[in-house]
Amino acid sequence: RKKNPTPANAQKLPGPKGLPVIGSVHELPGKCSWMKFHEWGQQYGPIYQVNLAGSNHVWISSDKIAHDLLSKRSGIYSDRPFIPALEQDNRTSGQYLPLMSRNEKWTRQRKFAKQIMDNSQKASFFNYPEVESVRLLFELMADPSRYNHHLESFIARVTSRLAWGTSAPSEELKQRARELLIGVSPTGALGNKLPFIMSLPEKLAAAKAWESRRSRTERKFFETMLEEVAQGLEKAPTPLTPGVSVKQSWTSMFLKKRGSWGFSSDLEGAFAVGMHGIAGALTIAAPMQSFCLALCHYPQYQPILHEEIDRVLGDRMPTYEDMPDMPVLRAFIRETLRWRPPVPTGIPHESTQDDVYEGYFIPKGSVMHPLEWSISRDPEMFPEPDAWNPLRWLNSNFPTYQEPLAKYPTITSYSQFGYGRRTCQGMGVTEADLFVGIGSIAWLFSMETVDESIDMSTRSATPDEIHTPTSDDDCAERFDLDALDAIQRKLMPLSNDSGVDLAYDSHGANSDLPTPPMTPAEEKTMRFPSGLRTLKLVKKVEHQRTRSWATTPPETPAVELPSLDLPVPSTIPTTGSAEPIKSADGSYDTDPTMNFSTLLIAKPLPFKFRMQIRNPERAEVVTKQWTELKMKGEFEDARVYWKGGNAGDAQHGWGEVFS
Ligand code: HEM
Repeated sequence: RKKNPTPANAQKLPGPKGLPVIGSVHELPGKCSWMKFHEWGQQYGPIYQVNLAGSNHVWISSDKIAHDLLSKRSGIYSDRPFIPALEQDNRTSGQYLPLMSRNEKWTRQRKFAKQIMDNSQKASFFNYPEVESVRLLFELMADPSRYNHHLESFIARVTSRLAWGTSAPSEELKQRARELLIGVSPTGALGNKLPFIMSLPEKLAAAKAWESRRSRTERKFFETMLEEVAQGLEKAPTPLTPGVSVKQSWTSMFLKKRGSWGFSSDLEGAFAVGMHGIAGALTIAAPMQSFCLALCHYPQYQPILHEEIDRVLGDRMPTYEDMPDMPVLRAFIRETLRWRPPVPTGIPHESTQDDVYEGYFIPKGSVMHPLEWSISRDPEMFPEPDAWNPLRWLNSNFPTYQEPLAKYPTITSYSQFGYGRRTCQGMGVTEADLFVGIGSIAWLFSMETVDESIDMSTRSATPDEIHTPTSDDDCAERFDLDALDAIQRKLMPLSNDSGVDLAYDSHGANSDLPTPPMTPAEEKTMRFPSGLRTLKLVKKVEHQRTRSWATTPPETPAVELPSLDLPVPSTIPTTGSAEPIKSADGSYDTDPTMNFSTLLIAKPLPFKFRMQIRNPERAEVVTKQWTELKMKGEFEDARVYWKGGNAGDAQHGWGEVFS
């Protein structure tokens, strides 16, 4: 304040007064801190400032103001704040593009990022989302109770393939992302709350030692991955080299034009790729998890999505190329991102010059936060902002409606991905992953709350009635799919001399019913294109018996389905306008849709719900495709990179994490 006295022609921004030294730190809740910033926004207006332990933080709850400052005046609002808990200075180290100052390294890495993103997008992300969505559906069928884990694995596997051409590092990548997230979150590493500990010797500061090991492990991992791809490329200089296959990846793109990116070393390239891996590893899983919440709590919209899926896709799974034909699916995705923003606080910019906006003074060095939670809830743009209503993107009566529906709704350029020169580089990948991933889930499954007496869409349930999750294992109620366990059991390999024979029973549903005998005519043998391996598909004839899995979607309130001519008619009911439930202590724990983790990414915690297979033939399609891809070696298991297991040794390995 002394350095930046308010000029005579301007006034101070409004905001909470706070205490000497610590400012308003003590007023922030441990969880859902963005709700406090949202509340302050309602009290002080769409732009206000807060002193947090001596730093001036400016919070913006309006898209227009965020654009005015962060985009139109990007010359002075495009820096990043210093993060004390990291070993290397985030602004200059060249390790993490999203956290760098606007310097030479940032410029060249951003240029590199644009090229690798554009090139992979042109190649439809090498169909990695499509291949991995088969594995995702198979895993969801086999073990639905770990749905949160499977969704994260799907994203981490696609991202690993994009980064290095293999899904083997997916578990390591998730861990790298978790650890970095702790390192950068204001509510994460201790060094961010008490910066002075980072200047103590490691022996005296466990948090510093943790960070030092994290940083070493990350570097070693990125170096290892770069080396492996480089070795693969030496052996197989072209994708068609006989006997060797190197899958396309961002790393192979880097290596093929190694000298032309202007990087100071290969390590800079390894970080430029690895950082994109980390940026994609967990962020995209969050909206997939929120999508499950939304479908369960707003069941009236589910038939609309299923109608589009069945009409456009029929018995095949979605691909990236289906995007223009599926505005309803895109609307569900867009609305999910709006309703539960994965990065609710936004990623802060820092100002490099004093400025005056609308008569208010913004001192140099202010940390500028576009508060996504509030921006996505602007009632002018989003009537009934707390309701999850995908039709706001499809119904011409809503202010968010845009033509043509072949293109809109889209998540590209959405405020969720930031502003000005620092906008997110991963919008294209995010859109592809969400479209294929969420589309595949809705193609195969319907979802509903476990207890139908609870109608969350009106938010009328009392805290006691709401299922509070405790862990991944305790989460989703086993849906009526013990059948799929049976399928998995029957997928046990039966070896013979010619290769691997796999048998599965398409009638695994009712294992309690006697299995009818098979005639030879009922057995079909399928040969893989390679001709090397034989899949013996044991297909039994249809029998008059009831399956325990659902062949029809669960009952939902009557809705008028959209005609083939979109926009969707406005007669479809919309409900659920109430605010998230807040408990007496000020937390939001009683509302499962607000049960997020505490770090920078708002990841919904597991909750109980029921998934049902909509059509058993589709389950068979998935099982067959999974089997084929598995036998082609597409589904690599996650690999351990450290001596003695993930825990590793004193030098490298997984650090302790919390979420
Ligand atoms: C749901 C998914 C995602 C969300 C919500 C998201 C959100 C964001 C936000 C808010 C920013 C900061 C923008 C700003 O400062 O104005 C950002 C930056 C960035 N994101 Fe994403 N992101 C997502 C996925 C991804 C993915 C998949 C990648 C890469 C594969 C990625 C790469 C980046 C990079 C490199 C930046 C830094 C840009 C810069 O500082 O110059 N993001 N993202």
